[in-house]
Amino acid sequence: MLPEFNDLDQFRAVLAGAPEPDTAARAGAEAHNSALTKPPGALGRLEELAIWYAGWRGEARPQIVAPQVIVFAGNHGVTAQGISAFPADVTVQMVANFKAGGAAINQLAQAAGAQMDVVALELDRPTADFTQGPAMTKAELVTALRAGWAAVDRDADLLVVGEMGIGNTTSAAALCRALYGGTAEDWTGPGTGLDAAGVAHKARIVEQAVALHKSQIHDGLDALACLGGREIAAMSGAIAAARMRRIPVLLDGFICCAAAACLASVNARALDHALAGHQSAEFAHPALLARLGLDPLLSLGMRLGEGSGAALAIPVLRGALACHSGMATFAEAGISAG
Ligand SMILES: Cc1cc2ncn([C@H]3O[C@H](COP(=O)(O)O)[C@@H](O)[C@H]3O)c2cc1C
Ligand SMILES: O=C(O)c1cccnc1
Repeated sequence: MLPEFNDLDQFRAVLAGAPEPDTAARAGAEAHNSALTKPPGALGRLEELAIWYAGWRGEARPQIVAPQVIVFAGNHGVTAQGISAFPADVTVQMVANFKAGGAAINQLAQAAGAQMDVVALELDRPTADFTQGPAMTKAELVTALRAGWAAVDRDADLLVVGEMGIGNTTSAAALCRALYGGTAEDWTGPGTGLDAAGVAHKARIVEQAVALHKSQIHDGLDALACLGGREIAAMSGAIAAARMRRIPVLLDGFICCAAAACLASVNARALDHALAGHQSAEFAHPALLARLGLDPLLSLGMRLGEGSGAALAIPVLRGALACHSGMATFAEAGISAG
């Protein structure tokens, strides 16, 4: 059973009590890895990935058989400020596309053998324009966190969270600016394809919003209420629920990592069960990954979101576990160890 939370302080307490990996399973996986029929270290980072995954699953030789991709969708009042190359209507239209199987993430989830769920969050009720006031009330934020929390399949053995929400790279940039400082320009990029003048305008909006809310923001959850979005908060809730169930997580691009950063600001160890699936081409994603201390598995110039980059990384992790758990040891194969 997952613990419950009804307000932000209870959610903070849940994060503070996040479970740790199973040290015995991890030690068993390390020992098993060193007995496999290959030169030591020859599988490079795959070896470290398999041991990390085994620790979280509490099993020395696990396989990945039930990955889950969840795409959360939300609408953003800040689109009134002209900060996206696309109109806000695209969010609901893309949700229909996800449900019909026509989006990139449908194909990538299927190619990775993952279950895909779509959770649309009150699309007819955009968050408030955060240049004018907080994006969400505390109660609205709790509702969105809980939607993400409840969406994680208890039987999943790997989780990817993705998003759809026109305007959400502005929200993600504002979250980063609020959490990490610097200038708005440091965190603002073209998103769906703004030109240089559009990015400059977007950065001014980010700066204005952060200045408005700064005095109210003491951690990532305050930042989420003031500057976030429902789909971003739901990603935070899902990443946290996965931790409670010891389900490893592959993070996607800039927006997903901004959701993760909000958790890390409450508990620095809150993302120990998460890896960066990829590095997005969105301008500030490398800087955000550096702040989170994450080294992405892939870097393919993607800047889509939807969980697409992380879904592509599922087969990498699955390959690591297939080798780790399926290979013969030197003793089993009768091969001379070095
Ligand atoms: C057709 C279409 C499909 C998408 N799938 C993801 N995004 C991505 O773009 C949006 C963020 O960019 P911005 O902040 O510039 O609006 C998010 O919805 C994100 O998931 C899409 C965007 C479009 C137009
Ligand atoms: O980094 C991402 O995931 C991203 C970048 C641009 C637009 N949508 C998503």
